[in-house]
Amino acid sequence: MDDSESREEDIPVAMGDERGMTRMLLECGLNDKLCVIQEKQYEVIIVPTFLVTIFLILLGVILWLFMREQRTQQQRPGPQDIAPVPPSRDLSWEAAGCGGNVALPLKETSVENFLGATTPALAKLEVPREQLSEVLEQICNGSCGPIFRASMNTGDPSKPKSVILKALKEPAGLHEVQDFLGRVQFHQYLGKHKNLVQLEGCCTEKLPLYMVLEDVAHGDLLSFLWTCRRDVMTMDGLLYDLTEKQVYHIGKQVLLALEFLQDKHLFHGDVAARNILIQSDLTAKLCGLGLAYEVYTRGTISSQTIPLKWLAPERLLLRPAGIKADVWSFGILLYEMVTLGAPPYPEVPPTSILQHLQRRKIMKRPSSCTHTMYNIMKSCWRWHEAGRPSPRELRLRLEAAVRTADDKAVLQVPELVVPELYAAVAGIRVETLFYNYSIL
Ligand SMILES: Nc1ncnc2c1ncn2[C@@H]1O[C@H](COP(=O)(O)OP(=O)(O)OP(=O)(O)O)[C@@H](O)[C@H]1O
Repeated sequence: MDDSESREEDIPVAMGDERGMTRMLLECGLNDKLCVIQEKQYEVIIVPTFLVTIFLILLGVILWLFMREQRTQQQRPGPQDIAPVPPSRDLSWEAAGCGGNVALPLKETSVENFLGATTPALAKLEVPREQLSEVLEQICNGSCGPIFRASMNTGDPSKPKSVILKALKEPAGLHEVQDFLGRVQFHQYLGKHKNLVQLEGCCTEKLPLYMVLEDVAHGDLLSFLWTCRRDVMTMDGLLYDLTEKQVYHIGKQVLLALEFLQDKHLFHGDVAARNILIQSDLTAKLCGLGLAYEVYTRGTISSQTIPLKWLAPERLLLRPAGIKADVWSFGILLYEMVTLGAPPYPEVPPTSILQHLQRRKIMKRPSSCTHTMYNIMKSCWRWHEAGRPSPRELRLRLEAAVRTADDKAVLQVPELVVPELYAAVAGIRVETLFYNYSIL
């Protein structure tokens, strides 16, 4: 091997065109080991330094992009802050590019701007405020704010119409306003069903905001059941007598409402006598659709503020729930009706209900309940959802049972209800209880 070969082998970089290197090599002897070391140092130090520098620059750029994105998200209302508004049938809403959601541009963050931007979507529902002539009474405080009974002009002065106004409590922030409008549009999305409380319109062009609902004048079923215990025969055309047949009749209507929700991939989440309104002909209407709205917007129920004794095991265990959880609660509703509004599991403290059910214990048959009805209740209280009937299957069972049901014997419970006591045993906040009962 000659010198030139060995030099090419030992010092391959010598062929490179870097001027500093060439000069260095020219100053070196062929056998100068120090030059080889210096050359290798060049290879070992400069190239990695170059690569590390590139890497650091890239890292810096990525970090900068990441922080910029974070900052933008903090300025923008987060997904949980935006009331997802149901897909509207109003094409102009979709054409506005909202895709069923109220997506605010960054600058439009004030309530006024927001209302201005969203009113067109709700214009079809808008009720002129002058038409709402007189607030007759405050019924209660609902989850969003006070609920009033008011009189609405129909155009014919001799025929004012009584309506329910659900107001958004004030002061309200952007989040509450978005949520309230979402609820209004949810009602609109649901459409009409004779066993759901009907939306008549809304006042949403400025604060205060109102949802206008049909007035189901006789109020909630629980108050009705309690009144049936009293020596009251009839009031405003409503007969305060309940037979087994009527229990099935009311139950069937609730199931029709649940079937309607199920068809829309929803469930109610709080089926109970307190959330059913009745008319004088015993038409039942499901109200309290706040949780169904949550199911609609989030796919699930996040808040667990529902009285525990009405909840299915999967709800108590905070597992995903669906319409079969409503079926469980429907069983409790049957119990409520047949006992004229007794609190469920009277011997079990509300906080012990899960342990009670985990021991596979269910309520005993009330003395006023037929075996047929108790069998239906028991089918609702099967631990596993799959074992419970669907609302439709239940309705068919009720329709079969009603044919042989007693239409004569009036259900009777001699003890009157003390609302405070009831609230404690049922695990309900007394202030959420009942306005129609106490005024009698
Ligand atoms: N359309 C109506 N007709 C008569 N009374 C009503 C009507 N809507 C509500 N109420 C009365 O107001 C009470 C509370 O109603 P509801 O549960 O719908 O309100 P909420 O607290 O706003 O519930 P949610 O947030 O679940 O919609 C009912 O129990 C009933 O007494």
